[in-house]
Amino acid sequence: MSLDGKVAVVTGAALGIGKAMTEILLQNGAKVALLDVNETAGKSLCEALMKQYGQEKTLFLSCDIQSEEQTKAALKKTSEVFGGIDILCNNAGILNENTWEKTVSINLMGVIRSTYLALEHMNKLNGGRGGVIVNTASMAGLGPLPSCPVYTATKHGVVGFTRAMAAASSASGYGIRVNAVCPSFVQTELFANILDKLGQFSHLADATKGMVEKFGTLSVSQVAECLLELVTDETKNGEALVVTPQMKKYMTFVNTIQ
Ligand SMILES: NC(=O)c1ccc[n+]([C@@H]2O[C@H](COP(=O)([O-])OP(=O)(O)OC[C@H]3O[C@@H](n4cnc5c(N)ncnc54)[C@H](O)[C@@H]3O)[C@@H](O)[C@H]2O)c1
Ligand SMILES: CCCCC[C@H](O)/C=C/C=C\C=C\C=C\[C@@H](O)[C@@H](O)CCCC(=O)O
Repeated sequence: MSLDGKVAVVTGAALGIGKAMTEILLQNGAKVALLDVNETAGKSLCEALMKQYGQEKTLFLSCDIQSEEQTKAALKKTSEVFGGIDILCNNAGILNENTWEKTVSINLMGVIRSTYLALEHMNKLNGGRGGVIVNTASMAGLGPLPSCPVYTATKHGVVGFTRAMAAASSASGYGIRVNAVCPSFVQTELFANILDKLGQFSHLADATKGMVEKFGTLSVSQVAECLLELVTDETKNGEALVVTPQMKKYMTFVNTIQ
């Protein structure tokens, strides 16, 4: 799939992985709506991207994906300004075991909310153009991070939601592919601040550091390249693409209920 003329929405676009996703989508010809709760960083990035790619290519919308109203309004505005939505990158997320309800609210409920609201614009059965949704899960969506059990649960939920939505879309004729990218550790603010976020599991920090040493850390650009692959390869639907500094592979899931 060529990105020329396509319209993308990136949640959590202001920093980290979302910023890199925004940049690679713009580099490849897409228009991008940047959604983020961090207005300062979002507006600053959008202004810089407008200078680099043109005013007509980017739009920043302040949006907390925990809010149905804000998310609905941001997607509506995106469609009004750019004429529709072809790509949704559900990237916004946090890690904080101290505020685990908020972690669930953003990482899982926010992904579900953004997906369902975007379907109203993307679904071919609703007059949409179809397209692709990529959810930023994590390797912690495929196996446990003992120091972050709730974060792990949210990312497992994102992987399961991705696979089920992909099957539902295919069976229903929505014309929308749904995939997940599952990075290991990535050099971002989320990763840098982790030691304050483990709550009752802070005593497991050293074990987590051991996993970081084992897996290494990715750059945000490496994750953005995976996004581009999942967006442009129209054969990919229901996939979980795992990426570490050492490898990149599509997960195979064994259906144990047989
Ligand atoms: N950094 C890692 O090691 C790593 C690894 C695998 C997956 N991930 C996932 O990647 C995604 C991006 O994380 P990151 O590392 O770039 O973090 P980050 O903190 O650098 O960036 C996250 C962005 O999301 C925004 N955001 C947070 N809550 C929001 C909300 N309620 N509504 C809208 N925007 C919101 C923040 O303002 C920020 O701009 C997350 O889903 C995270 O779980 C991160
Ligand atoms: C504490 C930093 C959290 C960053 C969150 C982010 O989502 C990154 C997660 C990165 C890696 C998660 C790895 C999880 C691995 C386990 O499921 C299991 O596969 C580990 C196996 C243990 C081993 O091989 O040593």
